[in-house]
Amino acid sequence: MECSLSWYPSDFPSPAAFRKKLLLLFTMLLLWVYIFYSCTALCLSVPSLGQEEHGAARHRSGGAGISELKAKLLLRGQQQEAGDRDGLAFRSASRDLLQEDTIELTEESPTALSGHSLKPFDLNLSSYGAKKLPQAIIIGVKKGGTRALLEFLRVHPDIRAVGAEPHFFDRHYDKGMEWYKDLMPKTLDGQITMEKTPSYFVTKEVAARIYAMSKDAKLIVVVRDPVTRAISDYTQTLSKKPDIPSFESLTFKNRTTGLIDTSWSAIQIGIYAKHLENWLQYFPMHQILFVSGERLISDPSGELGKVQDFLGLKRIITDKHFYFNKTKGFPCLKKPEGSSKPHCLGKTKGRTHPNIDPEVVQRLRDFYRPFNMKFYQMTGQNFGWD
Ligand SMILES: Nc1ncnc2c1ncn2[C@@H]1O[C@H](COP(=O)(O)OS(=O)(=O)O)[C@@H](OP(=O)(O)O)[C@H]1O
Repeated sequence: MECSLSWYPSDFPSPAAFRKKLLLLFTMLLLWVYIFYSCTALCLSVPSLGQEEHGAARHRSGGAGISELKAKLLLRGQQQEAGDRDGLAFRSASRDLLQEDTIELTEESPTALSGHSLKPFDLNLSSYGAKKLPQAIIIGVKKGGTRALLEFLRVHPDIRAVGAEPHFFDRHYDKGMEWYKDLMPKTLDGQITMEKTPSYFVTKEVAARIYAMSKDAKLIVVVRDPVTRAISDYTQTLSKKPDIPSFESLTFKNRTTGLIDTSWSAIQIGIYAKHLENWLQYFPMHQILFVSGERLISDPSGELGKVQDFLGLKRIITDKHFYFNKTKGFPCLKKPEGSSKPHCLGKTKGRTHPNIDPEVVQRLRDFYRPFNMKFYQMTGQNFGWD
């Protein structure tokens, strides 16, 4: 009688064959998981897919919108970035004493500059799209409320902005356009790239340089009562150098004659009409938007509405995004979904100003009045400083 060496039934696969089948099954499973993840990523990177499905419902930005799904995902990414920026603001508190918003550009800190988060989720999203030169720039004015405006605008899913001030057109122009572009965050079709550097407005060469980059660039200037702006500017310098002379003594060339020292930058920056004349040699008025620094505090959503219109974006940032923080004394962003805390600007914004001799303040008001009138006339807007 023939005896079988195996105890297996004859119709059952041998252990080797069984292992082979198991391996095949496992490989197929891995393949499926890989294909599934590749497809998900691909769907997110192809603009037309989501747009065709949600054509009617999606919002548009200058004719080229992104799908709502991507907008939501990006918003989540940006909200995470806002969290990171909070961290950045905290970390930069001591640096702020020296440079406020300005981070000197070094090769070592490109991510801090572009406000990129390095979390895996963001990495996924921000690895799509391409870096572009900015289509819109907040060019001024120093202490006008430029940081508040930029942070509020970053809530919009169609805006991506550099966190710190690049100072490309006034300090780093010799580094070239590629260097500048490389600082920018990646954007998808329909998204606007932005940056803010408040010193651009008062730097003679900048208008021609921005024009050379793009004659279609949209320019935003946040203006504030030049007298309070000058005091704010002085307060900032005082916080870094407590030994500087008093505001009153710096204001005058000669206190007895009452001659104002217009060479002092704190005074000079506020002569808006003079600076604007230079910009109008390159850009038409309709390409420049003037935001009221005062209304940015009293009615942030109203002012943001105008900015979104100017940028050709849907009004997504509304009063629902703000609340007035009594302790801070300023409007702040409500806490984004999934974030634990609301977003107010850091300690260097909203400093207490020193008391200035009322006579000096009055003298400055008289000094600025004709320039303010000229500025109202040029812009067709009365900012109500007088
Ligand atoms: N929401 C909100 N929170 C805090 N601060 C606000 C806000 N909106 C406008 N401002 C005003 O912004 C002033 C600082 O202006 P900038 O951001 O342009 O300053 S800087 O040039 O970038 O240093 C800052 O000036 P100071 O009050 O003199 O510190 C603020 O008055």
